[in-house]
Amino acid sequence: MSPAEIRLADLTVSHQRRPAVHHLSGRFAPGSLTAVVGPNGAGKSTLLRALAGLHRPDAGRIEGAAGQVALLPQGTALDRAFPLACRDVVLFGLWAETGAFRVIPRAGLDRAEAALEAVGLGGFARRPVGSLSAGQFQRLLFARLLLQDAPVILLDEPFNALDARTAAELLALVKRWHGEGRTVVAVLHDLDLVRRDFPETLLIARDPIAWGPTGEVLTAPNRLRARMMAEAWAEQAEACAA
Ligand SMILES: Nc1ncnc2c1ncn2[C@@H]1O[C@H](COP(=O)(O)OP(=O)(O)OP(=O)(O)O)[C@@H](O)[C@H]1O
Repeated sequence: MSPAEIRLADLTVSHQRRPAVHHLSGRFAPGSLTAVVGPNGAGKSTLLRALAGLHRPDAGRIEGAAGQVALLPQGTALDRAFPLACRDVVLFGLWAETGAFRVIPRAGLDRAEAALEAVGLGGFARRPVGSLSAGQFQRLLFARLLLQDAPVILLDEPFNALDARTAAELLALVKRWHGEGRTVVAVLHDLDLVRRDFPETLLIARDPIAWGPTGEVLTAPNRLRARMMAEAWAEQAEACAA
């Protein structure tokens, strides 16, 4: 896996002209494992969606991400009522390789089965996704990431609503990806987990607060600043003029 670097240059991303990510500059180093933390509404999901190319920046640049990225969206952002079998959802991970509406080669089907096995869903290939528990569904999305095999992996609250065993098993996968040299970025709220397992942290509250080694970022003054900025947000704030 050749390591991928993502660079952000004065990035601003807005919803309806209100900035959600504001003047963010820095880099996710090749092969780094970074937690993105901050209060609710701080712009964390917006940042990940922008990195994945799903949301256009208003200003500034994202460099190095195009064609390199696989995103695990927040569970709540997905419609599970869709009439699909688990294997079909995993096979979406091959889309970039096979193109849309192509016949999936036997090797692809085997990879999908292997990915389901790897996340503890062996035997689930034909199960409708609507019948899965929240934890099983999250495992399924991790299986799709395994198939995508991307140099950069973006995870939006990957361990939410999971029991301890499922969370530990999926965390082990995240560490494996890091060990393989992939660049991994995860939005997280559990700061104990971040301190224990994520060497780098980006703390944002729409504006960047701190970015670097986790111990230097998650200080009491930085966290207080993030909280105060969140409390001071004017929801009606207009477009960024700078
Ligand atoms: N589709 C949208 N339309 C309008 N505003 C949006 C949209 N999505 C997000 N926002 C706003 O952008 C800001 C940042 O939202 P975002 O979801 O990126 O925050 P977050 O840090 O991921 O929050 P949380 O921790 O609650 O998941 C919030 O004020 C939110 O209300």
